[in-house]
Amino acid sequence: MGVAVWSCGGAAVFASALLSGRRSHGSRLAPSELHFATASSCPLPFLSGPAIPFSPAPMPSSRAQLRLLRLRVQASAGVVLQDAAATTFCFAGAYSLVLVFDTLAERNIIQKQSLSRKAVHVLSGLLYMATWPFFRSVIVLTQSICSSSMVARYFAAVVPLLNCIRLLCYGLRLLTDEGVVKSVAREGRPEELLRGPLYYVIVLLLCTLVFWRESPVGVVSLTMMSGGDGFADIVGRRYGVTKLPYNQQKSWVGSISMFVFGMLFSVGMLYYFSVFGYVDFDLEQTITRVALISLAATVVESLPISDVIDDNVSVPLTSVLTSVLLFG
Ligand SMILES: Nc1ccn([C@@H]2O[C@H](COP(=O)(O)OP(=O)(O)OP(=O)(O)O)[C@@H](O)[C@H]2O)c(=O)n1
Ligand SMILES: C/C(=C\CO)CCC[C@H](C)CCC[C@H](C)CCCC(C)C
Repeated sequence: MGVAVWSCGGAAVFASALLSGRRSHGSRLAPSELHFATASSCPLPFLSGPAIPFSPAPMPSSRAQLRLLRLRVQASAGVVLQDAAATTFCFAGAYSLVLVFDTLAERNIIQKQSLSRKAVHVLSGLLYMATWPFFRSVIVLTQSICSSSMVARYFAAVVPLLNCIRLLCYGLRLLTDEGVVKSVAREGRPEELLRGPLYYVIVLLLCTLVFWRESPVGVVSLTMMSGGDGFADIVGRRYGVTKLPYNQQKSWVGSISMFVFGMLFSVGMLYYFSVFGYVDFDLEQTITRVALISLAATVVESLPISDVIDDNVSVPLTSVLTSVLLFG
């Protein structure tokens, strides 16, 4: 591995030419990706890990080396710009999604307010994860230490973070936007944004930062919350005549839909990420594990505890716990 080193504000920063290396989770690196290494980074981005043994390589001396270094820095600027563009695109997507469903409900193309809200619930999480491969920046700690993609997740996390701030502003009535309130709140009151919808974006934010795309744990948990729980509501409200014996608010058909759609979307999402090389995908093993996670999330969602703990918290929490046990 050729590593060029220079100093930046006291921190040693490496520009590495790992143009054909492998990521820590087995994926091939795209040729255009440039990898940085820092002596103080660690795989969990929000934790500053213990001091890592660090011995700086010699400064590049020849003109050829300097030229190579300059090219690498330019390439890295390109990747960072691409991530900034992906963040902008994703935020615009989130804004448009809410706008589109507000307009559809307003024009009576979607008759029920609850359907428009649940469509936003299902699509926000699934589409958000679908954009993750657009984010490219990677930091690689030197080969002898460890490697992990770290920068891309921060760019991606900006989108739920901004939506979090947006919901707080509307929920606390610092700003007003009837469209958002109507598409996202259950009864059309701004304060409602501070519950289910806010928990939802906080869960998106945390799973992005903690698990990101290399871990099936985050992918499956977010899919259960958005796709699984969303379909329980959409199908259950419409066809849920026979209620569960222990919860008259929920129906058999709603819970079965959550199990089936949660599973289908999760397997599909894991397959999607495996195509990019972020996760390993073995169909039989994945189906078995995801079925168990989906079952656990469905059982918890069906319990009469929604007044105590919001579904947008209980469903991802159950999914994270079972996924950690099953996926390790
Ligand atoms: N297992 C389930 C889950 C939901 N439902 C149907 O979906 C409706 C809404 O359920 P839920 O999502 O729990 O409540 P919301 O008011 O939509 O709360 P939130 O959007 O905050 O999750 C229920 O009344 C019920 O008709 C169902 O039949 N079976
Ligand atoms: C109605 C909701 C939850 C209630 O159970 C979901 C609220 C969704 C937020 C208002 C919008 C969240 C947007 C995502 C962070 C990003 C989506 C990006 C994508 C490209 C559309």
